[in-house]
Amino acid sequence: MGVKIKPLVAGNWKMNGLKSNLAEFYKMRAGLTDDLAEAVDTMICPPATLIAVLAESSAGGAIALGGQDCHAEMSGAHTGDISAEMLKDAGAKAVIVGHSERRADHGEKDADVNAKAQAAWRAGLTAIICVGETEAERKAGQAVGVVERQLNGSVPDGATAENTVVAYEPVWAIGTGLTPTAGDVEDMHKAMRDNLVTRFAGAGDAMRLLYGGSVKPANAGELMAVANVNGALVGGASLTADAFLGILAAYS
Ligand SMILES: O=C(CO)COP(=O)(O)O
Repeated sequence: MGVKIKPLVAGNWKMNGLKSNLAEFYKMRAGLTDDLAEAVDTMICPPATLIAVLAESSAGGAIALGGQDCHAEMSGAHTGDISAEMLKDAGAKAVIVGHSERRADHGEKDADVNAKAQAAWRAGLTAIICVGETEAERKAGQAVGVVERQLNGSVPDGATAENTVVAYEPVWAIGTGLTPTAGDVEDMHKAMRDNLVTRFAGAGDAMRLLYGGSVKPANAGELMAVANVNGALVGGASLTADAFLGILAAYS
């Protein structure tokens, strides 16, 4: 136990971002010092429409690009969907799968998320697999059980520290300004680590476990210092350079 893990801070822009307002991305890139890039891996997951635009204009930059979802199939008659291979082709290195907004808005189940994670691997992308309980589940004392069930169902056999990142995002903390206590995050991340080590041995020990849900510059230091928290998945605060760089400063 206790391997050294390079943290990852990934920004999920969700359904935000137009070609005309990419200045914040370039400001982030400019603010990412060599020391910071040494200490923490950085990624932005813009809407799919912007991946190729950003990949072409920031080739070689320290900010990697990721998608927000992918279809499980490589290609075919799936109007409106995007395959992992297409994201890779556009310049993505990773893709978020199983975000709670996809689970809620599109009825995605663990089996769907599992298939999407395997699609990501097939395309050579890292799967950022999201899990997290609802407020009712936490109040009922079921948070750890729910997250373990999601992990068991959503993380495919064959996961490694290179092809998989797990993000714990309590649904009630997303976009609300609420966060679990550092103690609750510690307990959950310990439970996730134990679950992944049981299944994947050393790979589970080395896998990055991100916390997501109302991460801001003001709370990033405390949250990122929690044992088994190896970075953050950031929504709202990843839309502006000042806030995103303020979160990255937790690693400076
Ligand atoms: O859903 C999230 C990232 O995927 C978190 O969103 P917020 O940081 O806006 O709470």
